[in-house]
Amino acid sequence: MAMATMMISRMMSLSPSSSSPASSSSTPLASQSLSAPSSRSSPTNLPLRTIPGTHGWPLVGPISDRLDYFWFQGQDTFFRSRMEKHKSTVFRTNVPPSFPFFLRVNPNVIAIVDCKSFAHLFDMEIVEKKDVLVGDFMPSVNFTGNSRVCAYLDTSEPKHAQLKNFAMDILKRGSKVWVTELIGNLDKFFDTIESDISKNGSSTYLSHLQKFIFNFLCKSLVGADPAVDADIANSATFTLDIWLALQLLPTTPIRVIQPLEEIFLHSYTYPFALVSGGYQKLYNFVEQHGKDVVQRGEKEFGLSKSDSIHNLLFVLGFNAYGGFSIFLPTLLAKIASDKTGLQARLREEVRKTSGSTATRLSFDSLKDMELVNSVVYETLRLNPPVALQYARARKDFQLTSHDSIFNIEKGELLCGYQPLAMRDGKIFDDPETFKPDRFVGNGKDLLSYLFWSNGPQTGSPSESNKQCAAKDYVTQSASLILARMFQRYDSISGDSSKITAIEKAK
Ligand code: HEM
Repeated sequence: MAMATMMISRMMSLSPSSSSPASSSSTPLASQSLSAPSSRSSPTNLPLRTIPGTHGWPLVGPISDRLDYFWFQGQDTFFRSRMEKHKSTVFRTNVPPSFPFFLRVNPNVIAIVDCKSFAHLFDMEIVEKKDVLVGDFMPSVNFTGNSRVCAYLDTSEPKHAQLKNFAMDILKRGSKVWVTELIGNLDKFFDTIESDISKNGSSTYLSHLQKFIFNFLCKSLVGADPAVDADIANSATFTLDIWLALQLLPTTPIRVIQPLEEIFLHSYTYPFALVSGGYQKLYNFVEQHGKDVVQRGEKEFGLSKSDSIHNLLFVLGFNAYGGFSIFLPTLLAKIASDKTGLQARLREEVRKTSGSTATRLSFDSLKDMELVNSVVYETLRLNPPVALQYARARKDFQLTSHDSIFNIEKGELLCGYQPLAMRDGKIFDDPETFKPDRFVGNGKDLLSYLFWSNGPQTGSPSESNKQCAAKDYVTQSASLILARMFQRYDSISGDSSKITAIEKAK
């Protein structure tokens, strides 16, 4: 279990820690007037530049880059060092998986690591997103019932609209119980932490957190209570951790047990058979207890029953459970380890707007919690839970960075590394620093440059784009978690795996 959890928490890579910003500039755009990012607002006076970098010799280039990426440098240094070497935020490189057992995967990409270039990845007229969720490599469709689920479909495929609308409908339907389920299950999570601390002096919370995430999402998205099936209640999070890890291992840096990782974890794909029993139990559970949602998929969105269930499971297990399992430990760690007085400021804002533990929270309560919301946005900026976004050029086009224009050819794979793009010094003042108030007041203008959801935070997910269907649910849920935390506690101490002390609200 610990192994699976570790794989998941690293599956799309956590926060970078080293220093230099994506682009340094003495005058960030943040202090100038800002307009929404657009891939087509190219000033004509920028120089046309050949994309620097190389894919190297066949086989040798990809293997050398793979070893740097997974072993010698790690993901963050891999992208930073190449950006510095080429003095460019757009460059050619290879990303794993690659030779010897991934013969049909092409590791050649054009890396993009500044905010302005990154915005091209959202322009569905110039890029396509077919089967590139995690790069040129695509996990076997056996993991999703032999069906290509929503996240792998391009917007030009008619089924994308059907499935995206289904996902947004699930959320809309779930919104009626979302806050109640979130707060109810969060309270159980906090009760467990309190009991662990009183028994053992601290609480190693990841497995408790994953239970909370799964239970609240299952009730909200599937309309089913895991408690009605003891087997699901006990084993669902373990099954999902393994299911996620098996799909993502070939692309996931771990950097704990090299060279064994290179030999055993990054050299071939693992078969679905290893998790098929557990996945089938989840399928049966959704079929039996999520009938209303599954039938909506069939009747309102023209899906087959099995497509409805496999897509529901992907949204629940991969998008939602996977995403929150990476994001929430980072958020909790940020708050629980803070020594700057941020907790006192958050507590004051929450209590001023929402009173004590007895006051019911709602999405509306968040309107007056500017600092709480800003802390959530700033955590997502510095630690985007999905670090890499890929897109393939739909046609030849010109990509504009802050200082150059590059010719991109139809079919080339663009690989956006978000942790660097979100530290772009031309957009964000003091980009490496966690500034809790960054998005307060006029700082809200910067939301059009916050890209964790595969689109600007000011954008709207729709059938015509590939932005996360739950863009607002994710940020609002995180804000509600912080609000509830400071309704219950005066202070909380810990890190991304342990809570060591809590002081109840007086
Ligand atoms: C912290 C939690 C979450 C994170 C970090 C996250 C992140 C993302 C990202 C980055 C993408 C775009 C991937 C790409 O194309 O490169 C995406 C897509 C998607 N997400 Fe989320 N997500 C989260 C939660 C959720 C939830 C709760 C749902 C529930 C409905 C959801 C549904 C989707 C769907 C359906 C797509 C595919 C959109 C499309 O194909 O047009 N996500 N998510």
